[in-house]
Amino acid sequence: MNNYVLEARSISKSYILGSACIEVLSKLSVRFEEGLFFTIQGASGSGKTTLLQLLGGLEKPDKGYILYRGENILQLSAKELAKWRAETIGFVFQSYHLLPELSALENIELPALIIGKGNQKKAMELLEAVGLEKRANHRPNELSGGEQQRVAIARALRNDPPVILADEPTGNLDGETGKQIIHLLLSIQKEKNKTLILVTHEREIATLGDKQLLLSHGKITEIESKFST
Ligand SMILES: Nc1ncnc2c1ncn2[C@@H]1O[C@H](COP(=O)(O)OP(=O)(O)OP(=O)(O)O)[C@@H](O)[C@H]1O
Repeated sequence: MNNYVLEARSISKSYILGSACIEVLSKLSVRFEEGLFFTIQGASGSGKTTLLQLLGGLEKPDKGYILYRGENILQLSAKELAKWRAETIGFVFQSYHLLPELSALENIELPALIIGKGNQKKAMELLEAVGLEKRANHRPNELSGGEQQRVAIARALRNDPPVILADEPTGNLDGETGKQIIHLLLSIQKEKNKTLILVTHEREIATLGDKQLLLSHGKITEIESKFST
């Protein structure tokens, strides 16, 4: 048994645009070890978001496999896949994706309700962990961008998933707030031994990764590792 929590094996993904077929990912293979922090860089349009969506089971590749602890998730039924996703993956997006009509606390509670394990006390503990205990009843439009992203991080952690996929989580934030969000994500990742896979355009953030990956021409290469000899 290896310690890879997530793996893409020879995946390809194309999009049809009009009469053109654009191959975004081409026989790409990559493996993610448990408890490490991975950063993914790549030019705009290189397929970073597409890759995260495939790894998180939001989309399916045209070819290849996505393995979670050695099991191919593409074999799961739609219902099983939704359950797997809710229990296994925490998503953090650039634009937060909070539900505007729900309070901060209710947004955090949502993933637990989906798998029938609601417990507002736990949601409140997470709100405290991200420093927003006083904003429990505030709706997203009453919170700053950085605060909304903190709520989104708490939501991503609600079901205690082993993997967090973060797509440009600081993209809409000023430099200082962005740094705070990265440090929050990293402290949680280290403390709880999560696998964090983070897409970023910012070199300063990318260099924090235990392993730095580059997506280019449909393939992934490792450009730096803190474990290299
Ligand atoms: N649903 C879709 N339908 C058609 N084309 C798509 C779709 N999603 C992505 N693409 C195309 O696939 C390519 C990769 O997109 P993707 O969003 O994965 O890139 P990215 O590296 O995340 O880009 P950015 O850094 O600008 O966010 C782009 O050319 C995009 O236009």
